[in-house]
Amino acid sequence: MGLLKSISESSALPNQPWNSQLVIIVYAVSQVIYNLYFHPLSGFPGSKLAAISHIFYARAVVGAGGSEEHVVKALHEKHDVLSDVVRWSPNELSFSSAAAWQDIYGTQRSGDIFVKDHNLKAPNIVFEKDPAKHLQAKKMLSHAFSPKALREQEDVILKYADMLMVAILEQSRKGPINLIDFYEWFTFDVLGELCFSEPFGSVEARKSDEWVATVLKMVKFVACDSAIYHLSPLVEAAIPYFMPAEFSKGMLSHVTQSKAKIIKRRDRGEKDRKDFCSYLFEIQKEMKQSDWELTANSQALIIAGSETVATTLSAMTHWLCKIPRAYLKLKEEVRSRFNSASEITSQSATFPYLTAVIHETLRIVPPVSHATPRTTPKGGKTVGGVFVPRGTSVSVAPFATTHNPKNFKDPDIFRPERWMDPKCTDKLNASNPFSLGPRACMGQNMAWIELRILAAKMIFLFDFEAIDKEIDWGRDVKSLGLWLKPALMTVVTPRNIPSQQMSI
Ligand code: HEM
Repeated sequence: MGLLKSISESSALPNQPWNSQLVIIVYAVSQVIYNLYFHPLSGFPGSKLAAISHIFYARAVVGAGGSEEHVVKALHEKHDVLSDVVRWSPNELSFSSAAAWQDIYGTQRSGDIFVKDHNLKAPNIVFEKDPAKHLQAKKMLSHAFSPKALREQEDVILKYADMLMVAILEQSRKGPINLIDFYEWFTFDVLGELCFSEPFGSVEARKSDEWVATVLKMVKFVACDSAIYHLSPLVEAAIPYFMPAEFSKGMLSHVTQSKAKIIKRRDRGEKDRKDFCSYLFEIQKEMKQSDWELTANSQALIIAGSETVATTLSAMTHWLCKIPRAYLKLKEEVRSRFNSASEITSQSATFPYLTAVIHETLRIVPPVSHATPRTTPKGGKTVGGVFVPRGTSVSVAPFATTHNPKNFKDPDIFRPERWMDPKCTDKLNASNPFSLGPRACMGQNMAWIELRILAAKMIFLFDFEAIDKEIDWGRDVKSLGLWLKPALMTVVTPRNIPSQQMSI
């Protein structure tokens, strides 16, 4: 420090501009030396570039069109030492063990909580950092996911599932269809109805809603923005000034529209069935939130609840097409248990192999692809068997963890049987697609209802075959805030069964 001080004082001398350059160089070099050799995380393995700058992190998140999960997985594979942990930016550690899930995200005593660590400017229920504020909101919102609410929601899910089956039947007569679109229409329509009591109308119109398309673009923008913030908060703050006018106008119009949508819902008042907005209005009143905060909450629920389920359905279809043995076994199970598609509900579609297929899909393509970081509390904590100093950003890398051969044998192979075999030695608790502890997914029961119903109806009613046999979602799918899925062009053929059995 003394050296830096004297250099910086000397840089104030007139007519010596090279002095200020020297200060910058000495500062940068001392930072590099500090980060490599004296930083509290200097003993952790990882890339040298990650240790000295945020370039590695930013490149992982947005580089090559989005590849965080693959870059982090490769880093873990390269440094397979010290309890599956790597340093992937100067102050961030990534873990890939089952124990780390529990240590970071599991329930802790109040002083020991690992709080959420991110730089989003529009906090919502999903990203809220303050544990007390989060708990207050969660208590009110949890009524939306009670067993009674879920029973009512299932009627909505069944209605849209049946509409979707009709849409698939009609469209597939014209030729191969991209099933990803259909699954997205379904999940966003369901969420629109459950959140605003007003669907987006995509399944009916057979096309994506403009609002939905913009919201998905914004998720990608937020991922890029966060990577830039890591590199330089100053540059990130300047982004609005350099953004193309068309883009910023589009974003502004989207948020204004979103706010108008929720205000319109508020003006309609309450009806018989409470929707998510009913609870968001209570949260707004109790927590004295602005209409913008209310809007952010509604957007968060829509994104959290739709894209994730659509990804799982798409991934499941991909893997079933790719692994005929699993597809055949699932067909035999589902088709032997039902006489008609109308018998399919979340309670009737609970067969062991179907359940195992869903677990395996959530493992091989964890729908939340990116790390969800937390900060270690005062005094530091042991994570996955190693001590981590206070104030460190820590996370479990979902993809690297479920593709770690120490956790799952042949991790890149889609094998639902691993979830049914009592002798299986895989560490099944290393797959936590819904996270765990106090910030675990609030909508996981609802997600399971959607997945069971959709998977069973698809298998019961149709035969399907992917056109592109070469594509491999374990290898080719990228992510940027959410999975960037390649088209899932599929030949869908209705089964040759009596029409009363087809009846939905
Ligand atoms: C396959 C489907 C789903 C997966 C894999 C999934 C996964 C997750 C994960 C990993 C988190 C924690 C994120 C973090 O720690 O930052 C989360 C949070 C959340 N999810 Fe889901 N989710 C799914 C479906 C849903 C559905 C259908 C809803 C319903 C709207 C929903 C609502 C939420 C909410 C409200 C939170 C925030 C919980 C909190 O902070 O207390 N999710 N989800």
